[in-house]
Amino acid sequence: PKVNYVPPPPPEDEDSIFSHYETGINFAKYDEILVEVSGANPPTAVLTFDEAGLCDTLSRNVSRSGYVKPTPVQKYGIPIIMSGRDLMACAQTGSGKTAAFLLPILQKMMADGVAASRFSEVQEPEAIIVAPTRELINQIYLEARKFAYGTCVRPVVVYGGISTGYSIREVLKGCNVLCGTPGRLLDIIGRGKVGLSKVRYLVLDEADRMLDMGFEPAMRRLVASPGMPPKEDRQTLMFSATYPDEIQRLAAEFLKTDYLFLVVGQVGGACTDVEQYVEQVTQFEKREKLVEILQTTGNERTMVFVDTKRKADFIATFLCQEKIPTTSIHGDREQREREQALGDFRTGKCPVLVATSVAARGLDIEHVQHVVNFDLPSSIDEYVHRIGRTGRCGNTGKAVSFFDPNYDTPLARSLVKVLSDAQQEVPSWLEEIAFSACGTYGYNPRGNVFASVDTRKASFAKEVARPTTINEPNVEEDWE
Ligand SMILES: Nc1ncnc2c1ncn2[C@@H]1O[C@H](COP(=O)(O)OP(=O)(O)OP(=O)(O)O)[C@@H](O)[C@H]1O
Repeated sequence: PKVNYVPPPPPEDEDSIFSHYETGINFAKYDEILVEVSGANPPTAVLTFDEAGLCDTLSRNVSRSGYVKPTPVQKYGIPIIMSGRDLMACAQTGSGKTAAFLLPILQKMMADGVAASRFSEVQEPEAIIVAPTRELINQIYLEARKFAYGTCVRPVVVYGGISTGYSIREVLKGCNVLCGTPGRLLDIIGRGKVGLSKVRYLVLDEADRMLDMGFEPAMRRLVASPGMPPKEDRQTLMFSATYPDEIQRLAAEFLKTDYLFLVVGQVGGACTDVEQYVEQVTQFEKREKLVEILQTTGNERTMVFVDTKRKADFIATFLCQEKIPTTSIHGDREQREREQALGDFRTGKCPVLVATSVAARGLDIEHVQHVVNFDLPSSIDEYVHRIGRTGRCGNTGKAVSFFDPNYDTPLARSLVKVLSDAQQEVPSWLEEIAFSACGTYGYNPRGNVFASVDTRKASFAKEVARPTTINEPNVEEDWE
């Protein structure tokens, strides 16, 4: 059906634009994270934002955002992008990737003397940013708007689930940085509203997720769209939390051959700021256990992950009946409802959000202290992303997962590995299950790969050729 939803405009006052949350006690510990850059002649990392060479307006916006010190992905990523190199980056959840690519792109656009974009029937943006989910791209857009505040650069966001006419009108008002989900972006380009010949920067965020969600053809169509400059004439940046073979192939195709490969922390590893607990709970005990947990967490924000859309609604209703204010987000809810749900969760009106994986990646919500995996996901990467909704930006968090041996045994080995790599206690019963499940589906050999897995290093050629667990797209979800 035709979608008429027009989202409310984001607040325009400076306090809202620059509202941010505090970095946590472990922010300083980011400096201890192992960082590796591979590829020829990488530029030197910066230690401070002052060294990053940002113009006054951008520097002011950075400080107004509460950023005092760059995170590792920013220390390395900013000079790489400033120097014009293509980049493939893998960094742990919540470590500040968004600013790592937005700041240097905005700085370069300003240095290139980008002209203020005005109303025109065809817009020609200088930068295109693609992310897999509506909520994530909106978040990136808000960050872009914040950093570009007071400059002539105009970011615009387009995504599925809202009125196409509205998206087009917003684009036509003027657009330097176009942020979008793949389908809506291609739609608007296909209608001739966006010309690509001025594109200098192309960012593919959460590239692994885009593959999982079946967006590979869309990404290919985008880079091959009429007018899109060839890779030699644009700067392409890819971000991915994991680095399976398919992403390496895409990186080889979309990026210049001398691209730099940046790894921050362990690829696919969980953030050590999240305390992880796994409890053995059967299907029938789960609801009772959940209520028990939520009664102890009080008003603290908690995300509860379940495996189906129906279950998300069911559990949310059940919790409301138990007098625990709860909302839900999943692919069957209308965009209006999804935005309302996130709003209610953000403000604390509903401190519990029941979600399917649609909310797992990239969402950056302040004060999420707990994640409960009511149902464990089938892939370990999904697990790492889900628990990464807490423990962000040096804050600590807690994740509790209900493990039902009848369903979750295939995940046991990779779960043990993720727990021990993040120095978490591994329950002995889980170790036993993992041990006896040896060799079954779900053991993720990629879990052994640490940091430097650059395909271009000959010594790693064999490593890369090993089979990896590919996440099945969740066919139940309608993403775009
Ligand atoms: N240098 C910094 N100082 C203080 N806060 C920062 C800094 N860099 C980023 N942040 C804040 O940290 C939070 C997480 O950043 P961001 O969303 O970019 O993480 P991410 O790496 O994209 O995470 P994910 O992989 O989960 O999407 C944001 O609220 C962001 O504003």
